[in-house]
Amino acid sequence: MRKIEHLGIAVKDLKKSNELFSRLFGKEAYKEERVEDEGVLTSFFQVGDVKIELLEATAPDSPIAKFIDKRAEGVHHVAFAVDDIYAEMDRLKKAGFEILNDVPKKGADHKLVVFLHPRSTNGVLVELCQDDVK
Ligand SMILES: C[C@@H](C(=O)O)C(=O)SCCNC(=O)CCNC(=O)[C@H](O)C(C)(C)COP(=O)(O)OP(=O)(O)OC[C@H]1O[C@@H](n2cnc3c(N)ncnc32)[C@H](O)[C@@H]1OP(=O)(O)O
Ligand SMILES: [Co+2]
Repeated sequence: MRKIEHLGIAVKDLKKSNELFSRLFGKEAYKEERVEDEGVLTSFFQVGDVKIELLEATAPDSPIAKFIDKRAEGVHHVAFAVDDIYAEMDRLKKAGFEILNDVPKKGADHKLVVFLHPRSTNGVLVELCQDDVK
């Protein structure tokens, strides 16, 4: 794992949170992107060499909707950049972690992503992401 690629923050209202985080960082989100398969509408802020991903649910069964129902708005996941996602999946599986996806899926902002179940990572939802070169 090379570095933290982004922090995911679950929000109820992306428009309002974009305003809030724009004020916090002193700059606008550099993009918004809908990821239909995850049931999310995202926006991204660049802060140094780390990104902040805001996530609003687009469906009631979205992981973000469930998370906010059960808990509250707030930090939802930590995403780590990896060079070879298949090799990392293999390594982590052998090390006893529970990987939620058999194969990487298309994430936001040109990434291939997989998630580790928070019950195998001390309650922290971990995302791995690799640049999608296509
Ligand atoms: C666009 C992309 C990108 O960056 O490119 C994204 O980030 S998409 C980001 C959105 N997509 C995802 O999150 C996909 C991966 N996530 C999932 O598959 C799911 O959200 C799970 C992590 C498996 C949780 O699913 P679900 O809530 O249905 O399971 P569950 O109700 O059985 O919950 C199991 C336990 O996990 C906890 N739990 C749920 N979400 C959690 C989170 N984000 N961090 C820490 N714990 C979490 C619940 O509170 C519960 O704890 P207790 O057992 O203590 O009650
Ligand atoms: Co993410």
